[in-house]
Amino acid sequence: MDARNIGLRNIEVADTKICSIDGENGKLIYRGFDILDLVNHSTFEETSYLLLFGELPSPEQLADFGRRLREARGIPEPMIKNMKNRPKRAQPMDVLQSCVAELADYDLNIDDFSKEAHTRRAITLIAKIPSIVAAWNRIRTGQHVVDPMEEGSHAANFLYMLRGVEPSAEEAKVMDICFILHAEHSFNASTFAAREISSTRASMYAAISGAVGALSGELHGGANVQVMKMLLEIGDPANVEKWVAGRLSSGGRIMGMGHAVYRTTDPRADILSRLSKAISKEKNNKWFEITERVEKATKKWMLEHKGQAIYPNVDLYSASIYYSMGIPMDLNTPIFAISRISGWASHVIEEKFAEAAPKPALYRPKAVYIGRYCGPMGCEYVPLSERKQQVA
Ligand SMILES: CC(=O)SCCNC(=O)CCNC(=O)[C@H](O)C(C)(C)COP(=O)(O)OP(=O)(O)OC[C@H]1O[C@@H](n2cnc3c(N)ncnc32)[C@H](O)[C@@H]1OP(=O)(O)O
Ligand SMILES: O=C([O-])CC(=O)C(=O)O
Repeated sequence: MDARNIGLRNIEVADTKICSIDGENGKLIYRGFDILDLVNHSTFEETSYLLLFGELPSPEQLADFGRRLREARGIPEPMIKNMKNRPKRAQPMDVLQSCVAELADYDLNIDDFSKEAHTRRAITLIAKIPSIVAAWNRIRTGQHVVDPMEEGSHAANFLYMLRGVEPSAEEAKVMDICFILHAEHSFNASTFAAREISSTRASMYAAISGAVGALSGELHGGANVQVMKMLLEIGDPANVEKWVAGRLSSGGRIMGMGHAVYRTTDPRADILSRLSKAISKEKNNKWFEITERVEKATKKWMLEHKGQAIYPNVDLYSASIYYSMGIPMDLNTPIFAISRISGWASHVIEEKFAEAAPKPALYRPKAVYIGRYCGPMGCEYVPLSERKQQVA
């Protein structure tokens, strides 16, 4: 096949009104609004509304949306019981993936295929995913599950359910910004997975649990865990250049660097870098300095050895922010999911209810069949008893 299309690069598969990315100039737009404006003026709740409904809400609409989210925060008791029966070593993303699928059991009417029912499911998932992530962390560490706050923002509630104490307004704000930044990114691998699953007419829960699985991989959302592992392994700012050169010259990748679409710095990484710098200063730690040196050393090495720099993506600076907030490293990717559910759900609804032609169809790409042993066609079937072991 044409190498330019490997990994579906450069292939247009659908129209979308949800998000636009300018990879050359580092611009990210949700429903027509620049991510920078949303970070400066909006909240995660308002951004989620925008993604789901296509417009900024009025004060009444936002208040109603916030109320619906708060009311849906609780996790069904049997789900908590099931979580308690899991081995403590279960990975948070695996627990989240199965809990999302399990939420289908509690849907008011799973046979309701209307847009309203899908919007209700989207709100349920946005509200409950943070509760599931927090509950699992508490269960695996032998602590009691904390009931959701009746009031309080989405970000504050997550931190409260995770720690059992209310966060400061500053910490809740940092989390809120991280949520806004991670909420949507067009046809990334996990969103594509959600849309592909939806295209079969599978349920929203099936689509979102598939998306959680796709996000967990280290080339996608899972990179933010690997970034923190890298920072810990490097350990000291003075070790960065040698570590990076060693990793790259042995053919390894630097996690949090490079992107399938951006050919410059990811605009989210710019904002996260400033947040990471501020939080490192406040906590008097080295994680921002190490991260920044990783960015510079990787750019330099790539330029010198490959003739082309690579740039930081959203996962590079988020790792040190969460670590500095005392959040366990393996929750980095679940936190990404807590936010990205807004984008995923919006895409599932667009996939199922797009009004304009061309309407989405069942995804079914074409593969190039290449024969392995005997050429593409005409193989003779040899009975098992007469077969010799194939030499690979
Ligand atoms: C939320 C997100 O999903 S953001 C991405 C999170 N993932 C990561 O941070 C993992 C590290 N990064 C990567 O693996 C890659 O940059 C990807 C998978 C994200 C994008 O990969 P691609 O689309 O292949 O990037 P691109 O086409 O720009 O790669 C060009 C070259 O740079 C190399 N390259 C890209 N990223 C990196 C990296 N992080 N470290 C080392 N080399 C890299 C590729 O191997 C390729 O080299 P080659 O031509 O010698 O084979
Ligand atoms: O768009 C991508 O390929 C990955 C990404 O940055 C995201 O999902 O936020």
